[in-house]
Amino acid sequence: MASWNSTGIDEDQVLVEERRFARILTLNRPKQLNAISFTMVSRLLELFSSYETDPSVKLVVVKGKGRAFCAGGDVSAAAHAIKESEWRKGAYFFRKQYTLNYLLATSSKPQVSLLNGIVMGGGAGVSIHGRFRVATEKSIFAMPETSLGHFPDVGASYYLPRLRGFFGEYVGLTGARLDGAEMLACGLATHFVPSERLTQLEEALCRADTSQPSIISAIIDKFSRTPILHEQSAYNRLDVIDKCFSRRTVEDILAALEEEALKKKDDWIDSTIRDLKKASPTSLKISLRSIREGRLQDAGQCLIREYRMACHVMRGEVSEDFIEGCRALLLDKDRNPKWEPSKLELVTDAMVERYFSRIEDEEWEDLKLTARPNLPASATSKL
Ligand SMILES: CC(C)(COP(=O)(O)OP(=O)(O)OC[C@H]1O[C@@H](n2cnc3c(N)ncnc32)[C@H](O)[C@@H]1OP(=O)(O)O)[C@@H](O)C(=O)NCCC(=O)NCCSC(=O)/C=C/c1ccc(O)cc1
Repeated sequence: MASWNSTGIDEDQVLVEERRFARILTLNRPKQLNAISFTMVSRLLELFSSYETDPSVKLVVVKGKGRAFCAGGDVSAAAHAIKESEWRKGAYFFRKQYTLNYLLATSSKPQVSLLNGIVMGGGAGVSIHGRFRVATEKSIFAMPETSLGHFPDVGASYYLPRLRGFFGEYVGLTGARLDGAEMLACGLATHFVPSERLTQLEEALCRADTSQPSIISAIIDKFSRTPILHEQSAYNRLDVIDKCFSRRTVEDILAALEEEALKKKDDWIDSTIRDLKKASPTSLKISLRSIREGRLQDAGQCLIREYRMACHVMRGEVSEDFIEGCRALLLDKDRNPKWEPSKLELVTDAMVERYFSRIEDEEWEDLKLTARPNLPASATSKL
């Protein structure tokens, strides 16, 4: 298990290949599906910070070892820390992680992420903010936090509402899994490349002596294919998604879906309702508000808000659902979390409001992100 108070840098968790113009970073905890540890986040932050000011680095490729790109933040480490009442250590992890997300979202060096497998939670945070996201036939994307008593963070409240219509609300609230074709269709991926061509793509990228997004895009285009969106894809249900997930509250969203379900038998709607009913009611409510607020905020503002929310989640003073979610899904693995409050109607507006307020603790501070003025447009508008 990753240690929360480790300050040492274990270089093996991120492998670095130095090529003439490029750096290739490989997330290297394959047994844990490359779940992001404190060590990993610290190392990535150190590496990306140094690349930002190094003129010899033109682009950065990020990939994962084994069958996952990255299955999220190391939830088992989080669960153990919370159990020991060490929420501050969790908060410190979030500070580092969100600072990394911000650096990636505003980086002037193009990042090409090869998403050849599982991409969940924190894994999305280290890739979706980058300029190029390459999906393959093996990609599986999800933001599963509401089923864990958490909420889609790592800047998800910035990128989810920028997907077409209300698809982001659908993805963020239900934790729906998307394949590579769906990622490309909705814009989470910028390209789709068959996995067997990734090695050649990598070599071509390493020969590119440029940070010009248009040239890098053209290189990836040469290896790209147009994948087929399967008939049952959620992306073919945008009409229903927009109709239901545009509603003001989670209760209204569920009611709209249930109304649709009454009209005709529809397995997709039934499973969407089931997913929402399984999730933590508190998580659903704070997630919806977070995604809605993110529509009008930049990536930095989203991360600052998410930091407040994450600290509240870790402290558990409104609801202890995150501890319960970790217990049910990762520690005891009974997959039967007992949420408290147990129903949507028991989560009041005042309770939701608390997650968006400052933490009442003398030592606590809001996340501070260094303003990065004078960035080229290509560095700030990646979605
Ligand atoms: C669907 C998965 C991705 C694959 O399932 P599988 O193919 O049946 O594989 P396994 O579940 O057997 O996973 C292989 C190993 O990787 C481990 N693992 C697989 N994801 C993980 C993982 N995020 N962490 C820590 N071990 C893992 C998993 O526990 C297991 O370890 P072990 O039982 O020792 O063999 C499944 O592993 C899974 O649901 N993983 C969790 C996905 C997930 O919820 N991701 C996190 C989203 S939330 C997030 O990023 C926020 C994190 C957070 C961080 C800090 C905080 O303070 C607060 C929050």
